[in-house]
Amino acid sequence: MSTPPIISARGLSKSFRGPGGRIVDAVRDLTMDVAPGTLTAFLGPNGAGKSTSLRMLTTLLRPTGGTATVCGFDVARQPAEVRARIGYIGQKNGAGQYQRVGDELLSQGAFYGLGRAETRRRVDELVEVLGLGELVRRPTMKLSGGQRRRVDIALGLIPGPQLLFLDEPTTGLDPQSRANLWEHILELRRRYGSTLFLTTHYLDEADQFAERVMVVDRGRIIADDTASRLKSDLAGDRITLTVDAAPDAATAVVRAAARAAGAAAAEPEATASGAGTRVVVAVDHGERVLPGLLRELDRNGHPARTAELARPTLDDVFLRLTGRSLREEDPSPPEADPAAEAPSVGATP
Ligand SMILES: Nc1ncnc2c1ncn2[C@@H]1O[C@H](COP(=O)(O)OP(=O)(O)OP(=O)(O)O)[C@@H](O)[C@H]1O
Repeated sequence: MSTPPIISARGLSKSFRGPGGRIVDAVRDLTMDVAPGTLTAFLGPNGAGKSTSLRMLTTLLRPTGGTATVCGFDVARQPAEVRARIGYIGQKNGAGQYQRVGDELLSQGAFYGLGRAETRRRVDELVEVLGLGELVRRPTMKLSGGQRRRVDIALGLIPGPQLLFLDEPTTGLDPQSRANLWEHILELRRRYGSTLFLTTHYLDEADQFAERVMVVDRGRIIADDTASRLKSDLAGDRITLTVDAAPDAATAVVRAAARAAGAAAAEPEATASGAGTRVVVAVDHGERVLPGLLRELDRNGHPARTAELARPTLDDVFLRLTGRSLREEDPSPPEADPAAEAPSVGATP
C-alpha cells in the first residue's frame, strides 16, 4: 500500500463478561490495513463481532487487546483526535423525535463547533447530495426508515469527516429503500472521495458495492479480498443436472463425466427429484466444462434432462468457509415504512 492506511489494526480484540460470568470473545485478533478512499464491507451473521469491531475503531469501546490507529491516531490513547476526523452512524442513531430535520442538522453543526455560515453551507450541500430537500421541514418522527437513515448519514457527515463508519445502514429497510440509500452512499463517494467502512448482513450489497469484503465469523476475519476473487477462489461455479438414474448411479455417472470433461470437480451431491435425480457439482470455469460434461453423459447413455450453470455467490463462499449459510441467519424482516419512499432521480432500477 503506497499511501498510509487510514485504518490499521493489529491483533485488536474485545472480550465481554457475559451472563453467568462467561467470557465472550466478541472480536479476536482483528488485523487489517484499509486504504483511503475505499469502500470496505464487513460481512457476517448476527453476533459475528461486526458492531464491536466498529465500536472499537470509533473509540466507543476500549479494546481488551491489540492496537489500532484510525486517521493516524491511536484509538485507545488519542480518542479525541480520532473522533474529530471520523463520522459514525450506529444502528440506532435515530434523530430527536420531534425536531425538524433541518433544525437537527443545524444543531449538529453547533455541536461540532462549526460556525453558522459553515454549518449552513454543509447542510445545504448534504441536503442536495442525500436528496433531503423534501424532508427538511418534517419532524423526524414522521420519516420512513430509509429517509431516517439518510438523515442519520447527513448528521454523521456534518463535520466533514475523512472516514465514515456505517453500522448496518440498510438493515430493516425494504428493497426499494435499500437501493435508494445505496444511490446516495455512492454519490457521497463520487462527490467527496470519502472512505467508507460499513457492516452488513446483506450478501448482495457487499458483492455489488464494496471493493473489499471482509467476512467475519465468531469474532474472526475468515476471508478478506474482492468479492469476485473470494467467489472464484473459494466457491467455484455450480452445475446442476437432472439425470434419469437412481442417486448412487447418477452420482457415479456425473463424477465420471465431469472427470472425462477435464474438471477438477468436487464430489457431486445428488438428491432424488420426482422423475430422476438432481445432481449438483462444483467446478472451476463451468462454462468450459459444461459442453464436454453433457457430451460425456450422452455418450454414457444418461443424457441430462436439464442443465443449469450458476456463478457462485458470497453465500457459497460463507458456506464453504463455515459449513453454514448466511441466508439461514437472516436479520429481522423489513420494517413497515410509514411514509412512501420516493426513488431518487437516476436511481438504478
Ligand atoms: N456489552 C456486551 N456485553 C456482553 N456481550 C456482548 C456485548 N456486546 C456484544 N456482545 C457479544 O459479542 C458478540 C459480538 O456482538 P456484535 O454486536 O459485535 O455482533 P454483530 O456482528 O455486530 O451482530 P449484529 O449483526 O447482530 O449486530 C455477540 O456474542 C454479543 O452477544
